[in-house]
Amino acid sequence: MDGKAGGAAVIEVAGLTKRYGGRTVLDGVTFTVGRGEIFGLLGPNGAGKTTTVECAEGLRRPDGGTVRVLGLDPAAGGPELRERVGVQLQETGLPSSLKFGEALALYASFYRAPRDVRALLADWGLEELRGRRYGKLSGGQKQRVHIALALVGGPEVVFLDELTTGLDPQARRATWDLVRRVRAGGVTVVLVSHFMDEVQELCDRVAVLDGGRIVAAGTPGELVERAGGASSVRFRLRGDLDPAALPAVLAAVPEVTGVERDGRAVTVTGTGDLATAVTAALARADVVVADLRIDRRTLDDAYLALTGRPLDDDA
Ligand SMILES: Nc1ncnc2c1ncn2[C@@H]1O[C@H](COP(=O)(O)OP(=O)(O)OP(=O)(O)O)[C@@H](O)[C@H]1O
Repeated sequence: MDGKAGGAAVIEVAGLTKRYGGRTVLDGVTFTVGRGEIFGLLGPNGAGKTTTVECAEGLRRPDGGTVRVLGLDPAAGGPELRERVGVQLQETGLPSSLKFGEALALYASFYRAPRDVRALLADWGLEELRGRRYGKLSGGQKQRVHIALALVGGPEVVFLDELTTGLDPQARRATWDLVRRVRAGGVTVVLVSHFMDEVQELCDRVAVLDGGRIVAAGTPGELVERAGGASSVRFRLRGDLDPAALPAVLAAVPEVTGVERDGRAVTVTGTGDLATAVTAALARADVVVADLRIDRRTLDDAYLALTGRPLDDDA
């Protein structure tokens, strides 16, 4: 399943290239998004995430490659895609004096078959914000408004870009719940992010973009695994076992790739469900251990291994 969508492809991007003034910012980007997925585009500032999404939204014209959204070419600019795709508004997109209810009604008027505005407000717990001016909303409220506006046309696919930047932890979690509810409603979600926790929490599959190229794609778990070892398990040997006998105890465990000893302190490294495999093997051999610690690799580690630098290093 290496980087391939599970369900029918809703978005197919193949060999996408884009240049600005002779500088190549997308260099053969290829990925697919399956129906009903939450798909993450992850990468540092300037990696090309927004350009990729804007090509899929039809806001930018590729210089090479193909982009299909719901089987249609976004660059052709036909009205059908506009009806079926939801695009999240950026922060500056609405006049601050506009009331939210008015904005929603205005947006609904752009579509042939919009969602029922009252039902949408009720669904999203936004009724009390209806008469509130956009400029008076908090960051978290604005994000709920932006998501509601992206959904008012009843889209099949929605693009959400840097959804939780600037929000406090509670508002971020609330926004994640909203994204899950969007997907539960049958909408495919493409999420642009440079937050690992967000991607790990929300996304079924992720493409990591770096310097205009996809450097890895798969489920967050697959990326962690592929980036070299999932975890390590550390413990201290108790009882009478000679530490030198330990490698033999663990030799038959396929998940184990290394055993290091420092006196009676042991570090076992490996892949897959290492902790379960190691503790089961120790129990079978009647080896008693103490101070057991499991260090799981995260998507942060995977990203570092894939790109050679941490995600928040924008230098
Ligand atoms: N209209 C433009 N003209 C010239 N260069 C541009 C234009 N838009 C983007 N770029 C450049 O293209 C590269 C990719 O930008 P893009 O916004 O797609 O990256 P990104 O991954 O979305 O980054 P960020 O997280 O900062 O939004 C950057 O180097 C950017 O400076």
